[in-house]
Amino acid sequence: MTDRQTGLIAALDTRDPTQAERWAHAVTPHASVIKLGLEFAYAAGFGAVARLAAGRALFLDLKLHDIPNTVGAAVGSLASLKPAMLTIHASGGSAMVAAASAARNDAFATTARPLLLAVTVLTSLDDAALAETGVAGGARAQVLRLAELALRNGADGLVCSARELEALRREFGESPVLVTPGIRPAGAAAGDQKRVMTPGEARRAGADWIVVGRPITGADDPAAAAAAIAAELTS
Ligand SMILES: O=C(O)c1cc(=O)[nH]c(=O)n1[C@@H]1O[C@H](COP(=O)(O)O)[C@@H](O)[C@H]1O
Repeated sequence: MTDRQTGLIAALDTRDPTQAERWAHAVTPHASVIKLGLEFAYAAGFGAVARLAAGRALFLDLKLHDIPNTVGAAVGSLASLKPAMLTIHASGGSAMVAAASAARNDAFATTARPLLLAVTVLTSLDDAALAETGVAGGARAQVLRLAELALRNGADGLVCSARELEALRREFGESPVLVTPGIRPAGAAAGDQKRVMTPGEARRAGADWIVVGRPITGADDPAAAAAAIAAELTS
């Protein structure tokens, strides 16, 4: 049991800026951060990202994964969007994470630096799917391996499933920011997510933030769904 405060990030996965704005309004004040990712940015463009982010805390989830020079330059290109959080893939390797971290430090004022979050093993992968990619030994071991790599090279935190939280806290302590998607309230459909936990379980296991998309955006009443999840984080 932990007395940590766990916040809610709402993943607004849509191509439609009007829909995203409606959801962003509905999840306020239950979710203190909105997440915009590949679907929204590719379809609606970065101007729409900037408009939606105005006056809100933005988790810009582009999961950068390329050679170090390209990723570093891309991080610099995102500075005008003033995100609160940015994602890269830890599996891009030490030099890539270090380039992202250096670019983040260069491109953003000290007071406006986004948290650099390294995605470890996607929550849609189970051990068998991971083995297909050539990674033997299971998701937990790989998450711990990539966590060490990412934190050593300047990441502030990690994206992982809630199932790895206790092992990560044991290994790396309280300071890394741990962000967990793959969250499903009891009874909700898992969909493509494989390593799932409920909001309450994630909080008790040590999450700083949970990321929730479809259980909110697919609900008949997204505001009520967000309120119920936020309540589970404080009960
Ligand atoms: O980086 C992420 O946010 C992320 C990492 C991961 O391992 N799994 C994962 O689901 N996500 C994102 O978290 C959100 C989860 O959405 P739902 O499955 O609809 O709750 C999506 O926007 C994903 O892109």
